[in-house]
Amino acid sequence: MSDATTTSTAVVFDGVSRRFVHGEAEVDALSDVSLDIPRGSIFGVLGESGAGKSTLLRLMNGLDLPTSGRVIVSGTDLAALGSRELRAMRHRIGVVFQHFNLLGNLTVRANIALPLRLQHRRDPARVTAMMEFVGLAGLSDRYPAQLSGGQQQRVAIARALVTDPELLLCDEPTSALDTHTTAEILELLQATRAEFGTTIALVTHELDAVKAVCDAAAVFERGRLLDIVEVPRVAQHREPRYLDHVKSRLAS
Ligand SMILES: Nc1ncnc2c1ncn2[C@@H]1O[C@H](COP(=O)(O)OP(=O)(O)OP(=O)(O)O)[C@@H](O)[C@H]1O
Repeated sequence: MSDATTTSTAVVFDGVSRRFVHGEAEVDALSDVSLDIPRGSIFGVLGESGAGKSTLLRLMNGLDLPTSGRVIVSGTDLAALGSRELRAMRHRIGVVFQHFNLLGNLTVRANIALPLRLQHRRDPARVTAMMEFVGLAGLSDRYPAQLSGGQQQRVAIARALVTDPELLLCDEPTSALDTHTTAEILELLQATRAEFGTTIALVTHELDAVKAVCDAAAVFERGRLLDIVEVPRVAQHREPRYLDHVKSRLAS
């Protein structure tokens, strides 16, 4: 394990286990997991259903606590925080879900502004900037039901970023989207890292998504970390447009 206080490590899992007990039944959702997520990386969390991916994400924003071991975010052991400190820590972490989780009775602008409102803050310029960043500048008065799935996920990403989090947790953010829209959302995650330096944890069961945008991925099976796989650099030139460009130039 690297030094938890180093600025180069965003998240450290140090011997983390999470066991759920239901009467006689016990499930080890995570078993003795140790891994580091480098700051500024896009880090994949891969595994089939039941592998423990969502449990891992919930531990990262303190929605759940390990049965044993430590989860350290930005040098802080989450289990050591009181409820007020934990709330403050959560303000530094954005979350994006598979089904967007927007509030249907609020406009796009109001959805994006919500995390600020919950912190008793108002920053209309920041909300506008986020709408522009995710490419929804013209849709501020629409309601979620009037948007496509990809547009709704853009709103969710803008909402997650509006408080300028250092860590963005994405739980299957493209699993409800078609291939083309998936590529667009993955490009937006890359743009997020490039623009704001955000560390991104991307939970997915889609190998292609990892290949497209991740620097490395932790591979899980039934709660066990099988390996951490580096994604070859060549995969970082993932834009089809770039490939098309190279191919057409070479062919002419
Ligand atoms: N609150 C809970 N109570 C009991 N068991 C749980 C709880 N949360 C998760 N589990 C169990 O822990 C294991 C890992 O679940 P988890 O949701 O983390 O997996 P996952 O990889 O995210 O799966 P999926 O891709 O289907 O969402 C599963 O066997 C699940 O049933």
